[in-house]
Amino acid sequence: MFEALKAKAEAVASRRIEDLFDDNRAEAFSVSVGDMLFDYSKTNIDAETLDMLIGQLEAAKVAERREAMFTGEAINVTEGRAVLHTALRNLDGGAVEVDGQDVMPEVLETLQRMEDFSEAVRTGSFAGQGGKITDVVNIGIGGSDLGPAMGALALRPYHDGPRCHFVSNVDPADIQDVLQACDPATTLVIVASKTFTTAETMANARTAKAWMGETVSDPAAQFAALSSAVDKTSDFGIDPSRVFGFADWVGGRYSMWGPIGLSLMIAIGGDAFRAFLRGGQAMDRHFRQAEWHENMPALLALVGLWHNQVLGHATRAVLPYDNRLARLPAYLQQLEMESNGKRVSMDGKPLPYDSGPVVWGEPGTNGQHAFYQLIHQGTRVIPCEFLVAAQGHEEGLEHQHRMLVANCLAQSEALMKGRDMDVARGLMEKKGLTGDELERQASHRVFEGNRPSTTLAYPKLTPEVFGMIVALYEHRVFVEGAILGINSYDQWGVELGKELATALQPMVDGEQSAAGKDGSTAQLVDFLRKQGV
Ligand SMILES: O=P(O)(O)OC[C@H]1O[C@H](O)[C@H](O)[C@@H](O)[C@@H]1O
Repeated sequence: MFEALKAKAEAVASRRIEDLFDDNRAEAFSVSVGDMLFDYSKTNIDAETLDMLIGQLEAAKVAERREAMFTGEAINVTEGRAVLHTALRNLDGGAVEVDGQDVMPEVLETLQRMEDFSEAVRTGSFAGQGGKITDVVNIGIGGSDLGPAMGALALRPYHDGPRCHFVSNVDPADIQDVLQACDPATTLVIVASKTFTTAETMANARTAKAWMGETVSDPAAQFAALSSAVDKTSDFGIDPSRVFGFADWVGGRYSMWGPIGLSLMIAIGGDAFRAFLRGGQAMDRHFRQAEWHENMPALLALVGLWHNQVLGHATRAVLPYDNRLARLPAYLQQLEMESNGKRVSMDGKPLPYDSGPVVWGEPGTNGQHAFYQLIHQGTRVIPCEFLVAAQGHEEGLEHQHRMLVANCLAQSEALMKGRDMDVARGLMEKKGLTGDELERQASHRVFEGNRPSTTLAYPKLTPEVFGMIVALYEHRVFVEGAILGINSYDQWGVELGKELATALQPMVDGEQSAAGKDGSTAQLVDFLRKQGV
């Protein structure tokens, strides 16, 4: 399906990205939404390639699929569900129907309940048995953790509520380290789980309840629950007034806009949370209305397809020059890899091209002093996606922020331009080297360059901008998945490990022999048993 694009890629493989620049390129290969700018001019995409990529959107009928998503059709075909996280931020956008019923009244009512509860916690009218809530512990994993945890860090300058902690791992080290810093009498525990059956979350929730029960007479009174399986929350003893439900058309990794965002709302308050939703909604409107050539999520997706499926670059690095977006790469790992890491297309046939790429990254400038070496001089090309704000939040430290910005821009420039052998030789000559030694030393200092990157630039990481960024990536995943013809909204690939973990448990517990397992697994069980597991 990408044959014509692959032929085009081959035809232009040897040209230099920097040579594509004329007076117009930067502007022509950039797109804005509000004050946000996405610049993809430092890629080897030209006008013809862009038209061919846009042709893929048309061939895959992405516009129709987009409408099907926004209007509540059951596009998650393997689970028979609509995909409507956009309804959670549809603050003033009118009715959204699922099976002929407008879901907005319930969405807005739940949002109001969240705001009332969050305000009660923040002001102290809802208190712990030892006084005003000082600490909130969100227990959840995957989509019930990564979004609010990323958001609480991203929006720390807006954090004026109680301290927020996130426990996800079943490794007891995680919950132990969090709880030992909290006072049970003034802690609110939020159990966040769409299904309310996830083994890790349930184990941590029970541990937290026991911990609280040691000092507090009614531990369940300091618990809240966020779930689609509201019936299961009462078995855990959580009063319905502190249960915030959501529909099954909100995918776990798309759920931070609704009840799963409660810990973030308690941290930053209802108004800032609404601003975050407004940012998401602004991106939704843009995605739904803008022409493909001006459509930021579509273009971000097309750049991704060009690099991954067409050019074969198997990974992409997400590099926020914005330290508070430190959890964005981890968040995107779930969003992108759980959504588009599929082996078959919608009709169950093996994919004839690669599925979504490996996503990874770290904030700049830290990464520069670690793995950028490989990005600049390694043998594989890693397309890089930079993010940078014009302003930070730290008054009096603007000079440091400007250093951050200069570093970000320097990296994409260095990746594109590189440094050739002549320049490297000149550098070595200045050091007084000659002959073979000069040649040898110079070759280590060559950067091939011609490495692609994009930059997303925005004024400041406000709640609204943060909402725009998250929604931008969500829609990118949708577009990439639609072109690949896969279901981005299921996650069957996580099931097998869960089943095997359940089967292995009695062997690890020593209640059952591991003899029937493969040799390696049996050996590891035996080794760990002997070492006292
Ligand atoms: O929210 P929960 O139902 O507890 O699910 C938590 C996570 O675990 C699952 O295994 C899925 O792979 C994720 O998509 C989900 O976000």
